[in-house]
Amino acid sequence: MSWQYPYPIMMNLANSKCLIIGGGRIAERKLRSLLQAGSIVTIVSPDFTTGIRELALQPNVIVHRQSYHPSLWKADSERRFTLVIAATNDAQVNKQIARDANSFGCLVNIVDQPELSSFILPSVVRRGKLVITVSTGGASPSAARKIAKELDNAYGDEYEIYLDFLTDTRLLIQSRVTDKEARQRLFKEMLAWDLMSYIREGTFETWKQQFTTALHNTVWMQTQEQGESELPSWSFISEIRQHV
Ligand SMILES: C[C@@]1(CC(=O)O)C2=NC(=C\c3[nH]c(c(CCC(=O)O)c3CC(=O)O)Cc3[nH]c(c(CC(=O)O)c3CCC(=O)O)/C=C3\N/C(=C\2)[C@@H](CCC(=O)O)[C@]3(C)CC(=O)O)/[C@H]1CCC(=O)O
Ligand SMILES: NC(=O)c1ccc[n+]([C@@H]2O[C@H](COP(=O)([O-])OP(=O)(O)OC[C@H]3O[C@@H](n4cnc5c(N)ncnc54)[C@H](O)[C@@H]3O)[C@@H](O)[C@H]2O)c1
Repeated sequence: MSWQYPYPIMMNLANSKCLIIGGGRIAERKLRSLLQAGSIVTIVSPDFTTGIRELALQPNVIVHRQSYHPSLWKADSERRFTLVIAATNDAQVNKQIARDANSFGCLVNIVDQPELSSFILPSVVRRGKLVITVSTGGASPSAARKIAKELDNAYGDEYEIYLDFLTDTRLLIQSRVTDKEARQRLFKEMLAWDLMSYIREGTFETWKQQFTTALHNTVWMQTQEQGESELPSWSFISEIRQHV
């Protein structure tokens, strides 16, 4: 498989079944990220790191203390793994897992052979709903990590607050403004406000309270059907005082 033009996706793994083979440091890293995503993970290895053993106390981790064997798939015929990760230190075993996973129609990540993988993992920076991922398509995982670290420094916690505000306001507008074009214009115009400096200055909460009151007082928020009387707009925004 060529990694010339990978297709980036964001996946919902909540309650989905995933499989990791291997019990070392790399398996532990992948286990942590799958659990964070809410998946139910089966992990198979003759031995495990202390970290994996601790994580295995959770009900959403199923442990098989054994070497990989293809019968694993037969015993689990009911179970379709959404994602499979081969993280053993045995290149031949990892290769066989790639073959078997493909034959069962599962997406597979082989930690030492990106060319056999149907997906690879990027380096990740999270700020609440904001997720920034960096991949080099396997060319240099450390470079991906270094660039992600730079982004980690550049995008602070204020982005979490900012994104939460944008989501709440967007949902509110979606529920009240029926005209699609008007909605999209409102969403686009919101991005021009310099909320990031209010968040950094500590004046955002006051601004938000005044914004919410002013928003609810507009005629267009109070009427379900927008007539020609008042077109939805942010005309009130310049009147909000940022400081108490
Ligand atoms: C981003 C991250 C995500 C994660 O793992 O979750 C990730 N590797 C990370 C770290 C890391 N990996 C390696 C080192 C040691 C230094 C070095 O060698 O550079 C370090 C540093 C460390 O561990 O600190 C070595 C390494 N990695 C791979 C091979 C095999 C090969 O290249 O053939 C070897 C050689 C092994 C050997 O020589 O034995 C393969 C892959 N590693 C990938 C992802 C995928 C490509 C990502 C991309 O390029 O976009 C891919 C293809 C498959 C996959 O794993 O999905 C995570 C950073 C997490 C973070 O942000 O903290
Ligand atoms: N993708 C990455 O980010 C990355 C980073 C560094 C290294 N690697 C590669 O990942 C591999 C794993 O690295 P590690 O540091 O976790 O190694 P490790 O030696 O700490 O762990 C390997 C684990 O695989 C298990 N294992 C071996 N054979 C098995 C089998 N037949 N069935 C089930 N489990 C088996 C071992 O018992 C052990 O728990 C290395 O070979 C290395 O090449 C990948």
